[in-house]
Amino acid sequence: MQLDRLRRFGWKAFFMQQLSLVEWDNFIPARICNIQRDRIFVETEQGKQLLRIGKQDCPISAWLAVGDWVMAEEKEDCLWLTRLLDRSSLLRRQAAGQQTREQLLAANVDTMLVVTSLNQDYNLHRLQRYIMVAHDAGLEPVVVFTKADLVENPENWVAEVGHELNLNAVAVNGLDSQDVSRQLAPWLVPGETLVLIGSSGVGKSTLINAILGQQVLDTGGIRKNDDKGRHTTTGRYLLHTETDVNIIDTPGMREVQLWLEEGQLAEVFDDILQLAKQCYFRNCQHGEEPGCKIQSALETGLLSLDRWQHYLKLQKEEAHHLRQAQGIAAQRQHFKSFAKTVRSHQTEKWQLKTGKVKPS
Ligand SMILES: Nc1nc2c(ncn2[C@@H]2O[C@H](COP(=O)(O)OP(=O)(O)OP(=O)(O)O)[C@@H](O)[C@H]2O)c(=O)[nH]1
Ligand SMILES: [Zn+2]
Repeated sequence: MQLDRLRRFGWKAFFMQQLSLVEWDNFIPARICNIQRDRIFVETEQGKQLLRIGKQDCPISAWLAVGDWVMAEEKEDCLWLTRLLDRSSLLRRQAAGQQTREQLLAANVDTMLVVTSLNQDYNLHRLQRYIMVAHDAGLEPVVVFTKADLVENPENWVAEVGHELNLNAVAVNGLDSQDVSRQLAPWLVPGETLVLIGSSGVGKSTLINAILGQQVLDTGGIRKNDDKGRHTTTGRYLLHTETDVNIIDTPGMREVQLWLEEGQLAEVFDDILQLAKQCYFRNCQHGEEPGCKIQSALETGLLSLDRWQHYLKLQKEEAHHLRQAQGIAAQRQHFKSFAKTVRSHQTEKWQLKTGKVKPS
């Protein structure tokens, strides 16, 4: 069997080594390139085909991702999934607040471009968190500064990231396709697969268009007509360039910042949340109020001032992004549910202490 086409789509020895001779003789390898609500498309040596998976009792996104390699059987003019191959990397999203809901975003990715713009978006702490996501997924992160044309000395930022985070970084003008190709050349390798993450508006779509060498994605929040077979950003796609680079673009990647911060703030600062729950007043602002456990922890050194300030900063950022991405209504809901958790905890404490039932 020839695999020239599939190699360009990312087929590697790592996948080949998982096959038995029987599998190799009877089934064909295929890479998932597009997942729609209930339809899966794959790239095979022959071209793009529909993949059937049989009836499943859980959502596709819970067990298959764009980028996955599968083995499939040709039966009755259709392709049927026979086996999912082990992944070399996997990006997943843990839906906040629910124990088991996990959404797979992208599989078998080689490089993650962490995109941040040089005019307003740059923030070292946030960058660090994106890099955590990359490492979690088993990916090599590369920091890409966009909008280099709008600042005086883009190389200063590149140097800072190199120095502070010990990572590869480049600064590009995303509107200049040649500049993008030149600067990203080390990672735009035929057969490799990339994903891009970064806040809304930093220029991810612009960058993808520049890499593809054509306007495939809508940019600047402007929806173009879809009549020329353009991808809209609602689908989950593996895009393939003329130079055989693969880019996975999914809406989940676009929300990555949100789920990252929602989940991680609570996780990373659990000690602070636990302290805050014990404050005497339920609406304690952790300032001058009597019975504030945060203040007393700061006094005794149980909580360092540095850590507290870092938390406040991230919390402010989180609120900012929530506001931006979800609108004020969703933000209110978020704080309401946090306040409710604290309140119910305090009510319980009060009831335990007084033996009375508090009117709600
Ligand atoms: N001057 C300049 N403008 C840029 C650059 N990159 C992107 N832009 C502009 O920034 C705006 C946002 O770019 P997008 O590519 O839509 O940003 P995005 O990250 O895809 O945003 P979402 O789709 O919301 O995630 C657009 O108006 C782009 O033209 C750049 O390098 N230089
Ligand atoms: Zn307090």
